[in-house]
Amino acid sequence: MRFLSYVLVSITTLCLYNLWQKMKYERFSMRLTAKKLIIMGLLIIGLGTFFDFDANRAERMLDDGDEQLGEYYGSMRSKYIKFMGFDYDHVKFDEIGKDLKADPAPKEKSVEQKKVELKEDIKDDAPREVKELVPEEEEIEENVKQDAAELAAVAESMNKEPQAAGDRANHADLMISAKNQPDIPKDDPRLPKFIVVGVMKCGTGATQHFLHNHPDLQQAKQETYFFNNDHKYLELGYDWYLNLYRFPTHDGQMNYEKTPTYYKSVRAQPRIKAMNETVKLVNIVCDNVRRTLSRFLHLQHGVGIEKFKEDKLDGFGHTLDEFNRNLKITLKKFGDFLEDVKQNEGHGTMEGLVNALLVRFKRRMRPFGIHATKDPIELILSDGFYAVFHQRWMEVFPKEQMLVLDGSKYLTEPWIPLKAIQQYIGVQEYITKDNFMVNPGGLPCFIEPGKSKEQVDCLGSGKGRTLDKRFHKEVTLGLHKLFQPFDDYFAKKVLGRPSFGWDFGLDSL
Ligand SMILES: Nc1ncnc2c1ncn2[C@@H]1O[C@H](COP(=O)(O)OS(=O)(=O)O)[C@@H](OP(=O)(O)O)[C@H]1O
Repeated sequence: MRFLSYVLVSITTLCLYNLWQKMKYERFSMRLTAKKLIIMGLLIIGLGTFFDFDANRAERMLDDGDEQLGEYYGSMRSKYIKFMGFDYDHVKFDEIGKDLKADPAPKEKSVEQKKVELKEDIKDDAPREVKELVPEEEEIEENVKQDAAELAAVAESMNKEPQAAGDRANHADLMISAKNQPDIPKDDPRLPKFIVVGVMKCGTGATQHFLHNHPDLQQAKQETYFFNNDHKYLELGYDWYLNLYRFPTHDGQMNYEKTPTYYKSVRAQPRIKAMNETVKLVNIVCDNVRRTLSRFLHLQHGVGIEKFKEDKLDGFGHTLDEFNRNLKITLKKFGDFLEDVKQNEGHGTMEGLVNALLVRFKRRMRPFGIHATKDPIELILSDGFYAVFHQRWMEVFPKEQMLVLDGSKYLTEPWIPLKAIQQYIGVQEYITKDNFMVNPGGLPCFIEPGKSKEQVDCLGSGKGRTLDKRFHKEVTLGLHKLFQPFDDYFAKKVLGRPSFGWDFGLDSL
């Protein structure tokens, strides 16, 4: 196939050359002269360089059709961006946010005023189910507990500053191996065969909701937060964990779970590996700008229905307008901070920055640790540095063991990521395009086989909050500027793709 790709490009080039000859001299000859060969060679190199021609990509395009064409479009887009002078290795992070105009500081509001504004902000939201709000609360609680334990260990090791980056990088592994491990009932048929490890707000719920219809798959009764929680893992142990699963009902049926915060855990990886060395992992990433908005709306809604305390929104803003204002301030500070890390810890390159952030992630230092990062918005933003977290997983698992998917596709063509998952985990492709109904402007819903389009199964009304909301123009641009170098780096370096082409909010500017 690779050879075929080269032959195709050569033939096209030859035809173009002959056409040009015909137009110029009104004559046509297929004879291969030395001059023709040289010009053809130059054309191939020129076109190849300009279009970033890659035989593997052409091969995949031929194999996979639409999706790869989309990818190729992404490559052209990133060529254009580079041509216009945007190159992630030369991104000056401290420039991010500099062009955002500062708003006058808002006057301090009373709690009553905040409540009125909050009600106004979410007045169009339909009532939400409470179930989906539990994870966020649990996660934060867990992080606080875990950070306390981890900080104690880090403090101890800080007395002896690690000499090399490698020492620091291994710090978290050492901490994990020093702890007692629970007994693992390796033969229990309830153990999961694959795990969806993240990312929060990227469509993990949609994945589970749709896979639920697959006869050969059986999901855990809830998001477990088992491998990233010391109390659950070390004290409640596998008895507790396995109780969250049913026994498979037939041969070949697989159990699985999804916990959308595993991807940003520093200790889940060796624990999962200890359970099953060949377990398959799925990570669903998505447009970081939409993800940031989704995280805020989730919190805001929780406060709106009094599930979370009012002060949970203090660091973010009580309304979307306030969140926009605070984001502007954070973007400026965060850009300066990242540039500083890039220059002082990352040798001034993007690769160096990602490596430096990995070290910081393992040590729960800003911008990752709840205690080390004073600005909660920064915490939400840094959750989107997928390349950093991915590197941690790749230290423990080979790359074939993790499937990374673009969750943005769930909004329009959910069958594409679902097909990839079914293929990857090795079950029959039972869920296909025919199972979906996509409402224009709405979210795709599932049509069960044999049922009519009137009986579609949609996700709860707690999903889809970002459909009709956007950040202010400047904030949208500032966020894209922050994330694009990270996203492109991840796409290119880790997935061998030119870019994801994420553009949430840019179409309406
Ligand atoms: N088909 C379909 N149905 C429902 N929701 C869909 C679908 N496809 C994508 N999405 C988007 O998924 C976003 C929520 O992601 P998660 O399920 O990962 O969130 S969570 O972390 O489990 O809370 C959720 O984000 P919000 O828009 O903020 O609600 C949805 O936009």
